[in-house]
Amino acid sequence: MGPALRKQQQQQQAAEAVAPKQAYVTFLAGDGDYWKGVVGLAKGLRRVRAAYPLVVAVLPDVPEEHRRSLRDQGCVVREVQPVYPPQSQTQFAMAYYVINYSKLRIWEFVEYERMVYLDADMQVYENIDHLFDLDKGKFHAVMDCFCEKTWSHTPQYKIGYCQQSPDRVAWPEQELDLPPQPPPLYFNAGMFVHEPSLRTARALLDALAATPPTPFAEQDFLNLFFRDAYAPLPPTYNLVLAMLWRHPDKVALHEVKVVHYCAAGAKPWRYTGKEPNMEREDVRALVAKWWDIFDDESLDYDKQQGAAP
Ligand SMILES: O=c1ccn([C@@H]2O[C@H](COP(=O)(O)OP(=O)(O)O)[C@@H](O)[C@H]2O)c(=O)[nH]1
Ligand SMILES: OC[C@H]1O[C@H](O[C@@H]2[C@@H](O)[C@H](O)[C@@H](O)[C@H](O)[C@@H]2O)[C@H](O)[C@@H](O)[C@H]1O
Ligand SMILES: [Mn+2]
Repeated sequence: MGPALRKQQQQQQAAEAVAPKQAYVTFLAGDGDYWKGVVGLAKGLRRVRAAYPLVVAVLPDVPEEHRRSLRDQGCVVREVQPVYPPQSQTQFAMAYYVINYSKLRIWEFVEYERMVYLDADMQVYENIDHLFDLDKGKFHAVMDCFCEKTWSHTPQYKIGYCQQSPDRVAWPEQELDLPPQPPPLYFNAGMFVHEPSLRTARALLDALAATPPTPFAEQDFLNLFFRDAYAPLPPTYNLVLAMLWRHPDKVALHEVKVVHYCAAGAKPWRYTGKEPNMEREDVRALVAKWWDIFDDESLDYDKQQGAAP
């Protein structure tokens, strides 16, 4: 390594030694194919010159070969123990959601002062480092959409109400079997800014032990726990794909910084285009964008000597 590069890395290490540690963080469970999402995310963050590393909270069931692939892409791999909700007969919106409660472990990463969490099925297309400067004490995340079938168990879905377009179907205040007001603003838990703290981690786990599980698992729980701190971010920071066909007036694709491939059939690494809405031109283009990054070897960690992690 040349003297200039060594000097740059020494300066970076010196800077890191004094600056509050901040990092992006994602979550990986199981021996399936979500590790591909993490690799894509790591390369996408490097492509936009993210100033902070990507930490991956992995459950014990993530195989060593997947962990190695993540380390090879410059990720900081941290094993965490699973978190389970109280036993119940609850039907989750997706059976595998039960494991998503383990996301809560990221509050224990107290060597970091602030983290931005991103699901592994997300991709960052523009630098979002400025999210680390948002005011503290708030829970910054993007509002979700209630229009997909996954919400069919809820009163808002049944009457066609969605917080994204509250005037399209007004909340019926007179209906006796409905609460007088629409539900409080509700965020999608695929992306959020958080401040790790053992005190908060303890409070989350204690509250979880007393909270019966609900269809959207840890997303419902986090909305309950942070209901007084929630501060909505624009959809450009977490484009829930369904917004494209449910609220197209709220989406300006050229402004979108982060895409969340969370609709049925939308996981890019498994994409077939055969599921409802997956044949749309804008969805195909977003999946192709994900693959351009995933396949771009110039974005591999070992080819970017000394680049930001
Ligand atoms: O088998 C799985 C399922 C989920 N996840 C992690 O849990 C997150 C939430 O699940 P998912 O994104 O599938 O939920 P969605 O946003 O589609 O509802 C994923 O992004 C991954 O980070 C995982 O690692 N393995
Ligand atoms: O475990 C519950 C999950 O709930 C959320 O996913 C849902 C939700 O966003 C719905 O609104 C959509 O309709 C649906 O497609 C989407 O999968 C989070 O994205 C994910 O990180 C995780 O918290
Ligand atoms: Mn997701």
